[in-house]
Amino acid sequence: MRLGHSVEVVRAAEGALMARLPEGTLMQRAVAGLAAVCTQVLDGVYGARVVVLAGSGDNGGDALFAGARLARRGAGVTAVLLTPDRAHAGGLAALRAAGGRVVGVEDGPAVIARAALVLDGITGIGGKGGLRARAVPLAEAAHRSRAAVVAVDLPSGVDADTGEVHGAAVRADVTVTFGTHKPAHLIDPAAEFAGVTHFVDIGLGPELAGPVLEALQHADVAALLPRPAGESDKYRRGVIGVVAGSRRYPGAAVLAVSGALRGAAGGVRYVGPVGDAVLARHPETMVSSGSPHQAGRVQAWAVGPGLGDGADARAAVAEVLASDVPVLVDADGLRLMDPETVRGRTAPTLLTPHAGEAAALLGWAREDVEARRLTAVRTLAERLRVTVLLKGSTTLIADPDPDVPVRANPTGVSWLATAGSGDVLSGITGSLLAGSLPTRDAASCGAYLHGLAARVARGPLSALDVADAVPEAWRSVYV
Ligand SMILES: NC(=O)C1=CN([C@@H]2O[C@H](COP(=O)(O)OP(=O)(O)OC[C@H]3O[C@@H](n4cnc5c(N)ncnc54)[C@H](OP(=O)(O)O)[C@@H]3O)[C@@H](O)[C@H]2O)[C@@H](O)CC1
Ligand SMILES: [K+]
Repeated sequence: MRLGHSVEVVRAAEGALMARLPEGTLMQRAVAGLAAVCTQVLDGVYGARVVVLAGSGDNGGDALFAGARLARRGAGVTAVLLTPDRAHAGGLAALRAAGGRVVGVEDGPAVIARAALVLDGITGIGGKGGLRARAVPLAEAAHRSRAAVVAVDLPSGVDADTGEVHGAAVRADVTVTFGTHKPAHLIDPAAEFAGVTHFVDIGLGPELAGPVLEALQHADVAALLPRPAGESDKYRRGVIGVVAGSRRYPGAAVLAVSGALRGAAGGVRYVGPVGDAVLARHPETMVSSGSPHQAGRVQAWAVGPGLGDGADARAAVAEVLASDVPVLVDADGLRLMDPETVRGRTAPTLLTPHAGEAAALLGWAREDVEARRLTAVRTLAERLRVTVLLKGSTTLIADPDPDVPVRANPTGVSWLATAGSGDVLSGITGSLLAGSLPTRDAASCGAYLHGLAARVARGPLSALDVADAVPEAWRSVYV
């Protein structure tokens, strides 16, 4: 499991550990890891042009010490000091002793243009707000240049605790972070500015209090996914009921069922007006055209994709929400549902909006949801007292209990932004709910497998390709 901790928790852990260690130990551990990554990134250290952007805090100190190490190995290192009178004294002395030179901010863009590597040590976890005006031309020059940009701890300018980006920020190719991940490494838009993240262990682990964020890895998902036992029958494995599609949007029903068949459930019931289309593609589906309560026993419902706006659709959503089994609500279901009914449910409820749907439920603008994903998903989960899976460039899953860490899905790829992909996700996730996974686990495993399936299928893909690749994704997490 990859964990994300808040700045407050990191500071407390750092304080506890530093009290027992000689001064400077933690910084030197961080610097050793940072310099090692820079060496990997550079195509040969000797003679390479390296520029260190150093702010006034310890983040600048890390960058200056790493620059000194590279200078000792023959790199030509130039430090650009943002506040020359407040630069990290030890780091600056080390850099000078190693033969590094120092220039002011005005000369920054010119030296950056000739660099092979730019080390961004403007701000780390102590940064507030976006980049200050003096630093902006340096960030822009680094972005324009052909240099590899390595951010120290965080790309300067991003908000460590939320992954929000207010104003300008450094765009890094690689970010080297220390002690633990912060939310900014795992949540867009900041995660996109961070590029590839390397983690350097500085011994903080045992001192860290609870995380605010979790990102499951293969082993975590493998441990959560159910494996059918010898005596399993379809009801023990769980039957999922899918309420989706309409005469206007029959494809949504086919896609949701195709996902549901690849989840954990032992059987899939489809309830709605386009059973023929579903059967044509998936003859193993149990199909009925009446109302949900007439369909027979299910262990969970997935409701919403392609339902349209009709009175029957609204009634079906209400009926499903009145049941006492877990319910996943997606797409049109999110518009048709009564929020008060949702809030009052005692059985588990999972909502799976994309940013636009979440915005409508919150009364926010869509751009605000995209810019403030963590706050958006938490607010919605708390307001409606349900689990919420917010789809998008980083899919987040929030529990209604604000003390439970939010999950960030690490497997998403941009190819998933394809029509019908969300319908497949509803099917997979609903099927995991029917397979009796706890709501947050079903949501996280569903998003994980869905993202992995898109990676397995590779390249431009249709939503059905994603569904077809789920079994391979499922197999790959077990190895
Ligand atoms: N935690 C750990 O275990 C370890 C932490 N380590 C390292 O320490 C880093 C944290 O260092 P830190 O606390 O000194 O803060 P830091 O990020 O350097 O920034 C603060 C300075 O920036 C300034 N500033 C603020 N906002 C700004 C802006 N928008 N734009 C421009 N400037 C801005 C602000 O100036 P002021 O507001 O005072 O004018 C202040 O002086 C951490 O990220 C990691 O790299 C490792 O060495 C070892 C283990
Ligand atoms: K930085």
